[in-house]
Amino acid sequence: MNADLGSPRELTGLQRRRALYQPELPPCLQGTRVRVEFGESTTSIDPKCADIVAQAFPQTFGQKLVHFLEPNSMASDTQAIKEHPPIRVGVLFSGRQSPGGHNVIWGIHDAMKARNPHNVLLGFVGGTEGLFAKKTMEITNDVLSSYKNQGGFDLLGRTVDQIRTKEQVNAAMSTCCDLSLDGLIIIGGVTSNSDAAQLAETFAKHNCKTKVIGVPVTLSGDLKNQFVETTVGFDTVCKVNSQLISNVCLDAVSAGKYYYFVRLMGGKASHVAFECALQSHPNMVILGEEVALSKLTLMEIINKICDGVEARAAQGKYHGVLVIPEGLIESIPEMYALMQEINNLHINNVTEDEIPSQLSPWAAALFKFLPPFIRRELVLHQESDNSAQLSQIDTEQLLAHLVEAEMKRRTKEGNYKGRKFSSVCHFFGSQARGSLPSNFDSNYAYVLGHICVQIVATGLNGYMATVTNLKDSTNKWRCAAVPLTAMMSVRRHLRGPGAVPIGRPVIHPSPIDLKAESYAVLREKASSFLLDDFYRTPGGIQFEGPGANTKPITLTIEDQDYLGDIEILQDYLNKVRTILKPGCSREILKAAISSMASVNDVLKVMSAPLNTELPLYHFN
Ligand SMILES: O=P(O)(O)OC[C@H]1O[C@](O)(CO)[C@@H](O)[C@@H]1O
Repeated sequence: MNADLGSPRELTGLQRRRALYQPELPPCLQGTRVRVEFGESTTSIDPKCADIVAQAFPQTFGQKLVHFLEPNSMASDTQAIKEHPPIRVGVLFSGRQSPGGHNVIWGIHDAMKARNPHNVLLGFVGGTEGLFAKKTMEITNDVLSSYKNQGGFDLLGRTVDQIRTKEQVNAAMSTCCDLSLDGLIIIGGVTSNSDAAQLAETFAKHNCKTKVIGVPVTLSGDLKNQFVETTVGFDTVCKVNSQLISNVCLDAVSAGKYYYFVRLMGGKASHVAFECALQSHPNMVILGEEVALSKLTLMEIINKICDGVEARAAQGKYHGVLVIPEGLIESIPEMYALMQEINNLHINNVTEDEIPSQLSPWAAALFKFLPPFIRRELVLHQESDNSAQLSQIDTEQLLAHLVEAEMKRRTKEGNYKGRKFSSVCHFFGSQARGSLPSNFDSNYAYVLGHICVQIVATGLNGYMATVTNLKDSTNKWRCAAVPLTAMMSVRRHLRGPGAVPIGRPVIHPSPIDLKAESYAVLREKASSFLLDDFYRTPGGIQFEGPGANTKPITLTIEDQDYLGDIEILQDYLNKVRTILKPGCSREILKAAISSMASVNDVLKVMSAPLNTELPLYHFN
């Protein structure tokens, strides 16, 4: 564990200014009292799994939805404090770093102190390991001062996102009992929240008074379902990555000689790559969910990319930007089967060195076909949920390598007559993960922290803090608590009536909804993205001014502004193209030049944050 965790740090001017930003609270959380309304009893997100989840979680299954509303009448603060006996709460970072995590802790702290100044908030230093070893730090306003609205998880740090084995669960329970905690708040994604559900069930079974609460914090944005609209950190990470991608796009078009292959961190699902493609308009984006649905093989993907390269070369373009999610590799059917074999060998304690010799003949043949660097990465030890370490597999390099080979083949056979294909590869992961959180993530995290305290105070166990209506302004946000078991399901082996459930109930990462309007937008524009260099420059995160309060595009896409943007720009490009034909007359050129007067406006549109007012412009 790092000895520097939690120490005050020297802040830059921008950080100091950010530390002064006071996140907004919806009206129901602004006073010291909240009206608690119990809703309907819940079941499982997948009704076919309800019995299995109920059997696995007899104590916590079927609990009611809970809404937090504005009180009907206001009580004075002194009255409120009398009503609220002091409580003790523990909090830890369990999942991977995600921008905004510190604000969850700040929100918990402020809500606790507002209810009763004698409340105590303990942070577990070093995440799960700190929890097992009872290593705590009291969270005070002083401790928090240099971490408010700041990136990283370095106030407390984290270790492995796992509280699952009997020893781990028992260690967590004895810590909570010894510290006499009323609540334990676990910050993380699908894995951490699944573990939180198991812990809540065990605590209830053993009459441990500590209530366990989960908070949806993960950059991947894959903890998404009918109750959870997005996760803390997703907005920031997409904004930072979109800026990086758009920088790469402008660099590519300036020199006109490289294809950039960009892989984005984001786990098994492709939410980050999808959102970033909508924000920055790279030439190509390949989502894992599309590949899995159409069962595209590795070589089919390579051919698709090469066809794109050829089509661009026919227009004299020898540069381009391709964006892929880190989970793409697992979505390719033959790679998935190979990775499953490797996973099973890991589960059976076969060492990394021995794995290649124990593969089935077909898997061994595929493994041998792959370049040595990918072979090494594929056999690396597993994640805490027994899956492959996606961040360590350089899929972008594999694609670039195979595309180069295929372009050489096409050249040799005389099918491709353009210039030599050259690539540059990037993996954007921690570059974005460590960013200062956007206003949206700062607010969202702080509000979730407040909701956690309401959950503990209401005596609810095995719940997740949630906020809905996020695409509206903060004063319209709806605050709730949802039983973790309501989000759990069991994977089924086959589709259809013969489907057999496999594995234990957990909260699964949600894939991209390929029927959603936002996906239709992306596909509709795909050929224009491919050929027109229709790059969009969102710029860096804006903390102040009109661009500061933009929401993730996928949350706001229904507003139509985005579709409007794209159509206006395409219309503009078409008009300029029709006017500026080679050999056109002086009059036509003059007309084109005067219509170019609106170029600045167009550029403004292209770099305007979405959902801010767009300038009006006209064509002559
Ligand atoms: O940097 P680390 O700890 O290897 O974590 C990487 C993984 O964490 C996540 O960000 C969250 O699950 C994944 O997207 C990624 O593969």
